Amino acid sequence: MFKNIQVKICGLTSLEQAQAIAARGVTALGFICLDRSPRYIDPGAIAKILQALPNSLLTVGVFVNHSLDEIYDIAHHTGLKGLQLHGNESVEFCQALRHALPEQVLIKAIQVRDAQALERAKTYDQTVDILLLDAYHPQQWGGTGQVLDWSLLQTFQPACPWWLAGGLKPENIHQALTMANPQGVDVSSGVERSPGIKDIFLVEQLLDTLTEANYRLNNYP
Ligand SMILES: O=C(O)c1ccccc1NCC(=O)[C@H](O)[C@H](O)COP(=O)(O)O
Repeated sequence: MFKNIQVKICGLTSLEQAQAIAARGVTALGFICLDRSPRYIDPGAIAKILQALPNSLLTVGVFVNHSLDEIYDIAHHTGLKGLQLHGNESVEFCQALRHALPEQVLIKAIQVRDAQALERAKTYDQTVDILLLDAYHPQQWGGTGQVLDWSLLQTFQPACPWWLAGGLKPENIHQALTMANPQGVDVSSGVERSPGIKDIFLVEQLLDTLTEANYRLNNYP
């Protein structure tokens, strides 16, 4: 019996790697729009990559406390289909963004430090399309390779779909999915040679592990 899973590989910086990973049937690719990140890619480069990718792919821009105007301009310039808010954005901010860009898939990331963070996550579940649970790190917003406490997630059932992130890699993805039951997973540093440079072999290993565990990759939605 197959189980469906959506897979996002995040932190792409080159067309060649984006095309190679898209060809493996992943659901989504993420592009970091925070210029302090080692995985930053500028909007012009994102736009060029997006033109060469299949239409079925969900292309996601990752933002951290950007203003609504900045996100709006980048979304229009690039053609990104999804917007991931990875900072302290409020529910009200998400509502305003939803109103300004109704066509885009809205993802809110929450850094999970304890069970309270899961309650906070649920306050967004009527407003966004996907909740993304990531590991907490005191200095960094994301792409940290830190794992969160999966045992907290066994009963997590928000009103919208949710994806698991945080230190996922070929060696631990199966165990993570036996402890938590997300609709999708989001992976960055666990399939990287260095920040922003993916290791296609590790991406394949990750996807093979999922296939061997009877997961079938799905497009969004
Ligand atoms: O990846 C970054 O550099 C980054 C910087 C600032 C905000 C978010 C960032 N990444 C967001 C992602 O969606 C990552 O895939 C997610 O944090 C998981 O990363 P990892 O633990 O390395 O798999």
